[in-house]
Amino acid sequence: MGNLNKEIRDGDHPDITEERLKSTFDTHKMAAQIYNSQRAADRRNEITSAVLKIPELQDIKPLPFLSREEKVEEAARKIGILSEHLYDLVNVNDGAELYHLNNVVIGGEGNPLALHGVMFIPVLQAQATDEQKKKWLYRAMKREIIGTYAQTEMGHGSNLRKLETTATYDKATEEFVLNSPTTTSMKWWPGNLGKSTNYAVVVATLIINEKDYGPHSFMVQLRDENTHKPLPNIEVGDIGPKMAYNATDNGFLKLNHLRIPRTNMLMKHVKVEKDGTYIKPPHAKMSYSAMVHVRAHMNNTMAYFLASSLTIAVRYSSIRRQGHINPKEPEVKVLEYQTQQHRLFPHIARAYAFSFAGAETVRLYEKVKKDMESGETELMADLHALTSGLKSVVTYLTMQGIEQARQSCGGHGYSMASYISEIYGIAIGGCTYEGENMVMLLQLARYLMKAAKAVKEGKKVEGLVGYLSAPDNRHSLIDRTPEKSYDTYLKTFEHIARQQIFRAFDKLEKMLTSGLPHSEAWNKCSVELTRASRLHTRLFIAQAFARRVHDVVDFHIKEALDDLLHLHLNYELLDVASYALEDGHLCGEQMNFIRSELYRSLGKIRPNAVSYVDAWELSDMELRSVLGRRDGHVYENLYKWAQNSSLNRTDVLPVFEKYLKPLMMSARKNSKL
Ligand SMILES: CC/C=C\C/C=C\C/C=C\C/C=C\CC/C=C/C(=O)SCCNC(=O)CCNC(=O)[C@H](O)C(C)(C)COP(=O)(O)OP(=O)(O)OC[C@H]1O[C@@H](n2cnc3c(N)ncnc32)[C@H](O)[C@@H]1OP(=O)(O)O
Ligand SMILES: Cc1cc2nc3c(=O)[nH]c(=O)nc-3n(C[C@H](O)[C@H](O)[C@H](O)COP(=O)(O)OP(=O)(O)OC[C@H]3O[C@@H](n4cnc5c(N)ncnc54)[C@H](O)[C@@H]3O)c2cc1C
Repeated sequence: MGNLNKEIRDGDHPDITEERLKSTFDTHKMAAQIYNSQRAADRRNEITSAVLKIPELQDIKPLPFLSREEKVEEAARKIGILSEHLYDLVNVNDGAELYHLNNVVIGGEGNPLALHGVMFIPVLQAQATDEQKKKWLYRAMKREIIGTYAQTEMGHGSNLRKLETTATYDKATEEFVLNSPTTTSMKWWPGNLGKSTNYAVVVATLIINEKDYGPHSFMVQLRDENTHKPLPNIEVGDIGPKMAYNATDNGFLKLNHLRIPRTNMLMKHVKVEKDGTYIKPPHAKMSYSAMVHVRAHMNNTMAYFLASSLTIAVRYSSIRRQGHINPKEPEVKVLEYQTQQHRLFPHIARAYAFSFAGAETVRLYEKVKKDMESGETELMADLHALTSGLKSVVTYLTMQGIEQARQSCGGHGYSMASYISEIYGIAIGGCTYEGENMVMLLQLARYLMKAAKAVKEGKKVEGLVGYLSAPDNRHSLIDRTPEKSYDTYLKTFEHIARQQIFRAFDKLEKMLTSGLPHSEAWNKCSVELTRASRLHTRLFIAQAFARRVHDVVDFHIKEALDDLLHLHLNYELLDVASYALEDGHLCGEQMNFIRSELYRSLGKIRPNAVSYVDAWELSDMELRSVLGRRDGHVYENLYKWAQNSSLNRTDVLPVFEKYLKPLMMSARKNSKL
């Protein structure tokens, strides 16, 4: 039998090889769990190998040494080369293959086609009529035109009903007049809007006969297809550097009474007829589909960002030696410290959990998308609630995990050589885009409050909130039953979420009964409401993890995932235990049990730590991290990496003659006086 950890190679750092030799499971079989099939895991590696054979697709130098302009140019250069090889490298109809190709070749900092693939094409697929698809979608898929999704304005992002850009129907000419009447009405933020795209789906407030019909989607050509010059009545540009994600030209757009044909409104579900008659869609929020599309996929992208940071941190922690546990023995790998394990392992478990919850979410999303094709909208509310909660909780916990990974690398974690700070910057954008996290938690809370009301009225609720109608134990059975079952943990999570949902509900009802208007009462309860949403979502994540472990057949993989799940349940429960202590559902003795199970779990995970992160099969090319190198040879490569610094081109910088020398000279002169 070969090595179970598939990353072992001759010449690697002995400390990392030692870790890999301890693996109790086949890392490539584990990759099949993460990427949802063995075929998908195989394809990722095949794509990486093929890319490595194309010299023009390699980074010209480490990305942190590029200026913003160079980053934009480098991403565009690679997109050009990729287009030549695309059909040989991937199945272009497979989103996961395309996503992987992008991560390996270009990385997370963006590229001119980022929003084209992530939102422009999906919005056309979901909202364009067949005729409109012929006109734009097929051209977009062949990349004859490049588009983006332009919704957010300088003054409004969260509250779509107050978008100031107007699309006023002119019956006489059968046109819409698109206008940005104020500075704050300018589109501000859309990815690739600034310089790359020549088309955009613009979301504007529809006005017919002076009546406001709310946000609707319109196809707008921004630039000449040959010269790329902005068209008349259009002002467009880049919004400037950001915290990260700087290979992308997030942009602004001002429309000055721009006229577009009536048929440029995306009309698959909603219509404005020639005479201005408005025909409602089957569901009022069908036009929000592009946002739901991204939210549904964000769990997996966040899992990927988190796993990338942890791969870097865990590999580095296995070659970094510092300090002693036993003073008579050599310095230990920092991974031996319990604090280091506690800092990293629960986040490894979360990365797996997000990936499994993500797979379930994408399945529901695909079903709803198919239903919507035929006008069936029943599950839209469930999907909106689920994706709103997950989007918020997963991005927030990912942020925490990446930052812990950075700190766990000590000083070198702060260097861009770790690349963790860039991953952090990219990932935390997710707390804001596709709906600011608090705003989206409050969307889920609306759904939860409706369910709570139904239960209070004696109705049975099912599906994602079914547990609100299920029997509850007054006291948790954790450590109170002979068999060790995850059910006792999941029931405790259910109890905690249920209690909080009803606590928020009762508070809201009390305020409403006292005569407070709904919106004011809602605001005064909103912290409690967001707590309810978080707890409900964390329950779902734990359940999704347990469902996946239950379904795994391979004994060794099941055992390894079981260890991670055990860690996850104990760690997460400790994190929210105050809710269960408050009403005596858990007692001090059970808390001690949970804590000791957590510490036991850390020890159980330790031998497989490197293998759990290796199983994500993230190549050096896509990690772009000196600390996270597969071979563990960090130190000599840190030194090589620093040679790229432009400050090292000369021994003496011009600033010496200009500023430092006069400063020192004058100081020396003064001290002689
Ligand atoms: C595939 C690739 C994946 C990931 C990216 C990869 C890599 C990441 C790297 C870099 C980044 C790349 C891309 C980022 C791109 C970012 C793009 C954007 O940010 S686009 C702009 C996004 N903007 C928002 O999300 C705005 C948030 N606001 C809203 O969505 C709405 O304003 C809000 C839902 C908050 C309110 O809407 P409103 O119309 O006012 O409704 P109201 O509150 O009154 O609710 C009425 C009723 O409708 C229900 N509802 C709302 N939305 C939906 C929906 N989508 N589906 C179903 N139902 C919905 C709502 O619950 C309520 O129901 P009830 O009355 O309670 O029954
Ligand atoms: C990297 C990145 C990429 C983006 N890409 C795109 C894109 O391609 N296309 C596009 O159209 N947009 C894009 N955006 C914009 C993004 O979608 C919005 O910034 C986001 O939806 C948040 O809206 P806002 O900026 O209006 O925040 P605000 O709503 O102004 O948020 C400010 C604060 O107010 C709070 N708040 C607001 N409303 C409420 C409420 N009702 N209840 C309680 N609290 C509230 C928020 O919680 C937050 O704390 C992008 C943004 C980023 C950062």
